[in-house]
Order: sequence, then structure tokens, then C-alpha cells
Amino acid sequence: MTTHIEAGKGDYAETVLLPGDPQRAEWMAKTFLEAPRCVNRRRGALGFTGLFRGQPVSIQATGIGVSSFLIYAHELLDYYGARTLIRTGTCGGLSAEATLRSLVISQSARPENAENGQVFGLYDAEAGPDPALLVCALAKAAELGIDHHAGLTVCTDIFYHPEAPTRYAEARALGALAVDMETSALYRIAAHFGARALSLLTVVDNLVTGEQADYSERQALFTDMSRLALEIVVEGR
Ligand SMILES: O=P(O)(O)O[C@H]1O[C@H](CO)[C@@H](O)[C@H]1O
Ligand SMILES: O=c1cc[nH]c(=O)[nH]1
Repeated sequence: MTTHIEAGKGDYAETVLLPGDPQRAEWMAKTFLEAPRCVNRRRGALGFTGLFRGQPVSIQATGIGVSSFLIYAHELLDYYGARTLIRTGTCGGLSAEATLRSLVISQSARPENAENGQVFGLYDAEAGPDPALLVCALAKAAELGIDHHAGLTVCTDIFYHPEAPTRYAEARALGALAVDMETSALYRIAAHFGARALSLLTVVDNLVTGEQADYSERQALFTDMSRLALEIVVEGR
């Protein structure tokens, strides 16, 4: 076990899907995995391991924000031997193109604090996914007919911000499709450990149009993202 995970060594597969929300982790495990077993309950950050088409896969909730995310990613990479991390997250659309319920594949992630923050040091730099996983995701998304967009995403540390209406002007000018709170850290920590990573993000609100998906509707929205992540696990190993 580690400080934040009670599972034993060997309880996680080498490939781990990483939703932020523990309820999403449980729904994904029970909906898509064969013989899912819960390997972590500590702090309610649920973790599961099971099989998808005979291949071992784990799903671990990471909580909200870079600080929480890095704890789980670090312990999975450093202690449990994870080699491929695929985030199955949610995001806010920053462009009209990133419509509600569509899927954003983060081709590059830029931390909001890149120039002025230095909050997370090593993690304050733009980074990208594993190229082979990205290629696989784009091909599979097209094959499965999933409404998706690939491009730059930004990663913020603050969900509710006093400058809400204008704060993403620079990111939008750079062409950012969406904002989440973990992806740049995922890409940086994976590179640090020589592991592979990719971030898939379902748009649950759009900061340009003001549209929002209700939480009660959300699990249904995650079917495409979960199927895509699991197809990548099978194809991209
Ligand atoms: O739904 P998850 O995967 O948690 O992702 C998004 O939702 C949370 C904010 O509501 C942040 O963690 C953000 O990145
Ligand atoms: O980080 C996030 C996630 C969903 N919606 C947002 O506006 N931001």
C-alpha cells in the first residue's frame, strides 16, 4: 500500500484509466469491465481492476485538481508500476466547436500558470500525449463515429474565478478548445516516469455558449469516452 492507496502491489493493471470523479470510476468499472473488483476505497477515491476483452485494466479516481491528481498518478507510476495512463475526464468548452457532450482529445495541454505561477514547478509547462496513443485515439474515434475534436487544452487550478468572463481570452486566442484541471500534469508526470499518457475529455459545459449538462445526465455522456479509452487499451498496447 501507499500513503493514499490501500491496494496491494500487483492489484493494479499496467494500464489505468483516470476519471476525476469516484462515481464515474465505479460506473465505468461496473459497466465495462468483466469481473471488476474494488482495490481502493481510501478517502473515497475508488479504484477498480478488471478485464476488458480479456486484458487487465484498472480505473482509479483522482479527485479534482493537479494537487490531488499528482498524488494518485505518482503512486500508480512509482509504486504500482503503471505504464499507460488514460484520463477520462470532463472539461469546459472554450470554443463553439467544442459542443456540449462532444469529446475533446487533448493534443497538447498548457497550464494556466505557465508564465506567472510556478506553483507546481516541473508541472508548469506545456506538454503532450504519447504520439502512438493519440494516433490510435483519432483513428478509433473516427471508426466508432464519436463526435470529437482534437487540439490544445488548458489546465487551470481554479474552477470558480472572479474574472470568469474574460479569463480565458488568451487561451482562446491561442486556439484552446477546452479547459480542465489535470491534463497538463498528466502529460508532465508521464514523461517524467517514461510512461505513456493520453487525455480524453467530455464537454459538460461550454464557457462560450453558457450551456451546461446536468450532473444527473452525465453518466450517459461518458459512454463514448469510456468505449474509446478501452478500445485504445486493446489496440494501443
Ligand atoms: O470530471 P473530472 O474528471 O473531475 O474533471 C473536471 O471536473 C472537475 C471540476 O468540476 C475537475 O477535476 C475537472 O478537470
Ligand atoms: O475544469 C472544468 C471542467 C468542467 N467544466 C469547466 O468549466 N471546467
